[in-house]
Amino acid sequence: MEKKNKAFRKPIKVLRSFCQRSLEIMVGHLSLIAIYIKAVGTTWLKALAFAIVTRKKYSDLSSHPLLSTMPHECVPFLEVDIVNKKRTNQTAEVPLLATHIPYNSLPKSIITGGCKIVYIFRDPKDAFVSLWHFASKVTPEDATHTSLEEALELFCKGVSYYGPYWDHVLSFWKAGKEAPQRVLFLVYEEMRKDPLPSVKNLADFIGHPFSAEEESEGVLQKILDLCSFENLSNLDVNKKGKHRPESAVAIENSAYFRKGKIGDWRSHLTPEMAERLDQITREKFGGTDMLSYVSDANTHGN
Ligand SMILES: Nc1ncnc2c1ncn2[C@@H]1O[C@H](COP(=O)(O)OS(=O)(=O)O)[C@@H](OP(=O)(O)O)[C@H]1O
Repeated sequence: MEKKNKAFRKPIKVLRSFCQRSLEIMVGHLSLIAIYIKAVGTTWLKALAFAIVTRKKYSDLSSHPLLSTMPHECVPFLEVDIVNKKRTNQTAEVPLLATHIPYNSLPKSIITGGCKIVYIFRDPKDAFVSLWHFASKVTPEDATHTSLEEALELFCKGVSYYGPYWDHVLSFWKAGKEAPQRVLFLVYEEMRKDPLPSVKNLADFIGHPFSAEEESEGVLQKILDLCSFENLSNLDVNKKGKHRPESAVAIENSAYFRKGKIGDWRSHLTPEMAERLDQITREKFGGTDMLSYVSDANTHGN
C-alpha cells in the first residue's frame, strides 16, 4: 500500500505544480476588481472596466453588450460564478474577475502571480445605507426584515459575510500603499464628482490606456456616458431584468441601481447613528488619507 502511494506521489506533484503554473500564467494578465460585500460602486466599476478592455471589439456603441446585459453578468465573481464553473472561459476574452474576499485571504497566486487589483472604497455611512436598502429589497416578502437600527448594530460590530467593512478596506489600502503598481485604490465619491481622472487612471492601470487619438475622438467620454448611473439605470435590462435568473436567489437588476448619490445617508441616519459610524471610521482610518473622503468624520466628536 505504502509502495503504491509513493508511485502516485510523483505524478500528483507534477500535476499540482502544472495547475499552479497555469493559474499563475492566467492571473498574470488578469485584473481583479475587489470590493467589500456590496454598496460601494461595484456595478459601476465592472461596467467601466468591461467597457475599457472590450472597446476595440465593441467600437459601435449602439450595439454594446452593456445596453442589453447587466454589468454583473459581464464580469463574474470569483467565489460565485467561477467556483460554480459557469464562466471558466471568460478570462481569455475579458481578463476581469471580481471578488469580495479580503486581501489577506486572497489565493496566493493572485498576490504573487502579477494580477492587478482594483479596489473601490466608499464613505462607510453611504455604504451602510446603500447596503441596507439592497438587503431590504432582496429579502423575500415572507422573511423577517432587519430594521435600520438592527442592521447598524451588526455593521458596527463587524458581523457581515466578509468581515468588518473598515478592516476589509484597510487590508487593500495597506496593500496599495506597499505595492501601488499592483493595487489601485479608487474612491466612489471622487469618481462621482469627476469620473474622468479616475477612469483614465483605471485604464492605464489595467493595461488598456487611452491613446491621445482616442481621447480626441471622445472615446473615453463615450465610455463614461455609457456607464453613467443615469444611462445604465434607465436601460430596460436594468429596469426589468434579473441577475442570475436561473438561480434560486435571482435578484432584480433594478436593486443594483438606487440613487447613486453622495451623502444620501443624511436622509436615513440620525446624527447619533452617523456619529457612531464616524467614530469607528476615525478609530480605524486615523492616520490614513481615507479620512479625508469621509464626510463629517473629521468634524464630529473630539
Ligand atoms: N453607474 C453607476 N454610477 C454610480 N453609482 C452607481 C452606478 N451603478 C450603481 N451605482 C450605485 O452603487 C451602489 C451599489 O453598489 P454596488 O454596485 O457595489 O452594489 S453591489 O455590490 O453590486 O450590490 C448603489 O448606491 P446607492 O444608490 O447609494 O444605494 C447604486 O445606486
